[in-house]
Amino acid sequence: MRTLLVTGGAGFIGGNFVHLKMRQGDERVINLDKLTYAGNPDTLAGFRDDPRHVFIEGDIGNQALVGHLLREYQVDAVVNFAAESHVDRSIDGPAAFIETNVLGTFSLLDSAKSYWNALDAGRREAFRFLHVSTDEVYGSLGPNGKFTETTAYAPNSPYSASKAASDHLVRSWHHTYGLPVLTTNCSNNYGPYQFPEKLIPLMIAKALAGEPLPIYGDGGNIRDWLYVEDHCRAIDRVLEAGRPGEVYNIGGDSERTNLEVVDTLCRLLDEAVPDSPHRPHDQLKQFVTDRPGHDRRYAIDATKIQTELGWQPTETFETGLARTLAWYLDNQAWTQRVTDGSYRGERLGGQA
Ligand SMILES: NC(=O)c1ccc[n+]([C@@H]2O[C@H](COP(=O)([O-])OP(=O)(O)OC[C@H]3O[C@@H](n4cnc5c(N)ncnc54)[C@H](O)[C@@H]3O)[C@@H](O)[C@H]2O)c1
Repeated sequence: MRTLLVTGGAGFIGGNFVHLKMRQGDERVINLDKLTYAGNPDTLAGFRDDPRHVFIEGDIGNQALVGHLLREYQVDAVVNFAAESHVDRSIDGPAAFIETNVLGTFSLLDSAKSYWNALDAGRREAFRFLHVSTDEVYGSLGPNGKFTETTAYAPNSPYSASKAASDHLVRSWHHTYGLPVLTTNCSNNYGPYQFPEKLIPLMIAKALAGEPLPIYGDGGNIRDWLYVEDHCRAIDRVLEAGRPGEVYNIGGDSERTNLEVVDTLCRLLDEAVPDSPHRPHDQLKQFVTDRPGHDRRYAIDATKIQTELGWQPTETFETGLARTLAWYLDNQAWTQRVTDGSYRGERLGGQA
């Protein structure tokens, strides 16, 4: 049985990736997560007694801990989801982004390198370090064109700059030390278990509460949306068959303006909650002052992962959004507990 060290596996995408691994059933996951505000043990509640999932509360920057975990569990691959991930928070407080995304990734790389150097030849050859990154490193597009793997980096927010820096470190650990790294740059994700500060779960929570739905600027900013399970399957595919040292862009070919996203959600909510006193939900929309430096458009050209690794998304934006809304309607207690923080203090397994 292969063993993966998954970092940030109590967060949104990492949590969904752990769910995918547990469904597949043939790998063990050592899940290292610091449990920041964005890490929620409730997401992993189904695996509390599953011997294939070991949860460790700790920081990717703790080299003693990471080195111990790599050796103790004889890890075959590292999948790095751990990050500060919210652009607005990076504008208000960039330090945590530099700490985890830049210094933390550096530290994790160095721990992985030491461990990898000590492996026997066969296991060295098979080892992988997969770094999960974002399309935001490429900056903002005009009305035409898409980001490819060779697009020059032009990050505009403290978040994207910190992710760009981490991507460069990962690249250099391959070129300089030979560490078998893979980097994925993905567009905006949506789906179950996303902290309700990001657009889609935030709008659902506010609409259900009858609160105003804040839309930045004119609502015309465009993102290329991908259902989180499709992203997780793409990461799995890159881990399996990606070529070390390569970058793979991942996207859903589903460009929508923020306004279109909110309008679609409001329509789905009107249908899903016909007796809501807040219908029609789109009356709750409220345009607010734009985010400083707000990138206008992101779009991903995913040809490389599609042709080289045979990956395709399975959800359209409409089917994925309907599934997402159904999940949030069925799991309002999850949203309530992450919002009020009442899950804090309930720990899942080891602490460090
Ligand atoms: N959400 C998106 O749309 C999106 C799109 C593309 C790429 N990404 C990237 O995917 C990764 C995961 O994003 P997400 O949306 O799941 O983020 P998230 O904020 O939901 O989760 C991040 C997780 O990392 C943990 N963490 C933070 N700092 C840590 C540290 N120092 N040590 C250990 N754990 C730590 C948190 O506790 C949390 O569980 C990030 O690297 C992000 O940049 C996200």
